[in-house]
Amino acid sequence: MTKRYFITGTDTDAGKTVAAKALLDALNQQQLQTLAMKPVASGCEWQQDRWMNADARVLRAAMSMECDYPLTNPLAFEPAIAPHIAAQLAAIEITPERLQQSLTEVLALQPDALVIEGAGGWELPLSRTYTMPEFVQTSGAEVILVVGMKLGCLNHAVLSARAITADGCKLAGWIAVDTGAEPMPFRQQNIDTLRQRLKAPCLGEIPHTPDWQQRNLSQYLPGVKNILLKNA
Ligand SMILES: Nc1ncnc2c1ncn2[C@@H]1O[C@H](COP(=O)(O)OP(=O)(O)OP(=O)(O)O)[C@@H](O)[C@H]1O
Ligand SMILES: C[C@H](N)[C@H](N)CCCCCC(=O)O
Ligand SMILES: [Mg+2]
Repeated sequence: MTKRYFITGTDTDAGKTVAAKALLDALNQQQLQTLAMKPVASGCEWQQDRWMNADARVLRAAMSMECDYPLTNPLAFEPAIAPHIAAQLAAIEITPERLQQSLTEVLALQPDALVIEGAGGWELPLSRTYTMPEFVQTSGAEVILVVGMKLGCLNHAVLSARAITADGCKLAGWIAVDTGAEPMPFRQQNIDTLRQRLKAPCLGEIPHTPDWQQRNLSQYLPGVKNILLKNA
């Protein structure tokens, strides 16, 4: 049975891709065979005869197994805008069947663990009638919340955690990321507050690391071993 993790964040640019790479590094370190998905991506470049997304490329470089690009990123849209609007512009309807089919195809490769990166924050519309939380509900994935450390993240983190649980999903843990977007005064006190207010465990803290794409980030997620043990 493939262990599945859905990576959401307090917002777009919270550090989901960095945290997803770190999680893949940590899972690989445990000798697990890993695959990753960015099921819906907006903000893509035309390369090798298709729209390709930078997040999907990072995830593909970090996962230990290989698969064709469309399995990682079945829905890729050029403009860096809300995905349901990008889909509408491309005259494509993002449906539960489409995403479920992609997930089934990836699971057929039988990875030990699958890391799925969302887009934006938790409450992401995918069409007028379908949302990312609805996909997560049916995916069998536990959720990991990435908190981009900046002023305002306490509110975003607590509300996101509450919504994830209210939507019937399991919050397996959270990860603090120093994205470097802005300085964070009293950072440690904010982390302490999050540890106290969020019911799930902190899996680790990823410091600002300019060359993060080239580095193995597994050391920053010591808590991953615990969630693996819990579900062993
Ligand atoms: N720990 C870090 N060290 C250095 N740069 C970071 C770190 N975390 C995030 N960044 C940078 O901050 C930006 C936002 O991070 P990231 O792309 O991971 O966000 P995201 O939540 O995945 O956004 P999206 O919603 O677009 O997928 C990126 O330019 C990334 O390189
Ligand atoms: C293009 C951007 N980097 C993300 N991939 C998409 C962010 C969507 C946010 C939607 C919203 O909540 O307003
Ligand atoms: Mg990303």
